[in-house]
Amino acid sequence: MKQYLDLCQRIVNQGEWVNNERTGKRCLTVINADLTYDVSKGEFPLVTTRKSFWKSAIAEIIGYLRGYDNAADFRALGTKTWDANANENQVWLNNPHRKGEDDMGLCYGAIGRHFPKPDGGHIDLLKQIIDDLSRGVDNRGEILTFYHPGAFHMACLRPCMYSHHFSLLGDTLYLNSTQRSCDVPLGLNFNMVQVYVLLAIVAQITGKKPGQAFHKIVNAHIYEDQLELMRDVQLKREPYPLPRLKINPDIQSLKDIESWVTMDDFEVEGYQFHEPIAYPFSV
Ligand SMILES: Nc1nc(=O)c2c([nH]1)NC[C@@H]1CN(c3ccc(C(=O)N[C@@H](CCC(=O)O)C(=O)O)cc3)CN21
Ligand SMILES: O=c1ccn([C@H]2C[C@H](O)[C@@H](COP(=O)(O)O)O2)c(=O)[nH]1
Repeated sequence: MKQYLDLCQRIVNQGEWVNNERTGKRCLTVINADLTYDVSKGEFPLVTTRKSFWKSAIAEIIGYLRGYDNAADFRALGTKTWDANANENQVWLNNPHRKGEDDMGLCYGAIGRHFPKPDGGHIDLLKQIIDDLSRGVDNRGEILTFYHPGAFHMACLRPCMYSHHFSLLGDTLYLNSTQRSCDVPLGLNFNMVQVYVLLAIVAQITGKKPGQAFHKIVNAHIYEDQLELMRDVQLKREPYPLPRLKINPDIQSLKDIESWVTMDDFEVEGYQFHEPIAYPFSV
């Protein structure tokens, strides 16, 4: 939590204003931030200085692991966070590749679970990684990437957290996640939870011990219409102690994640938080 608040404060103190063409807004921006979550110690990085909708964040990452490409599937799992990008951005609505209501196109899991091969066919990157790690193999390239520049014109948004690299040291699993662009008030609140859950759940289904997750952010920003709430409300609050996350131990395979897992398989214990803050969202 301190890492999160320090980054918010750093943007407020040292950020530079950058015009963003896609959203038509200015963003107060810093370059490069490195956050670490110690999953071995159960340091669940949930924001406490406002109410965080953590089930929504977990639903997003589970949807990516399932290869979802449709906001309706995300809603059924428990999050509405893709509705606006799928249905309210005029550039995407005009895109001939959009397959109708709720379609997100080729992004995130739609790429990671079916990565197109130049010589034809697809690779299921996630399945390969899970198979390797389960056998105790780390080939130094266990990378789940959602990044495919050749598919950007067929997607509603380019992936923000675009790469998750798993590593084994003995029977301890590590994760390095990289994010190219980060909406710190809204997105990061979710992304921290997602990086933690990704390491915890992949360790659980591959029979490894979770170690640390390292989260690298390149462009970290606060949109101009979010700044006042961050500076004058959220940053004035005292954080509470971190809560703990419990994941149903019956989740034992990628098939389980794909078939029966719901948000009821995740529980947060001891979550104390301040009042919600409704930050503006930029589509
Ligand atoms: N501008 C922008 N910021 C993002 O963080 C973001 C995007 N776009 N587009 C793609 C996804 C969608 N994400 C989102 C979308 C909405 C919320 C949001 O509205 N959060 C509210 C309420 C969440 C709820 O009720 O479930 C929040 O207070 O956290 C968060 C992340 C993260 N990503
Ligand atoms: O997981 C996510 C997804 C998206 N974001 C934010 C970061 C940016 O503010 C926008 C994406 O806009 P681009 O113009 O494509 O950079 O969404 C996030 O923080 N986390």
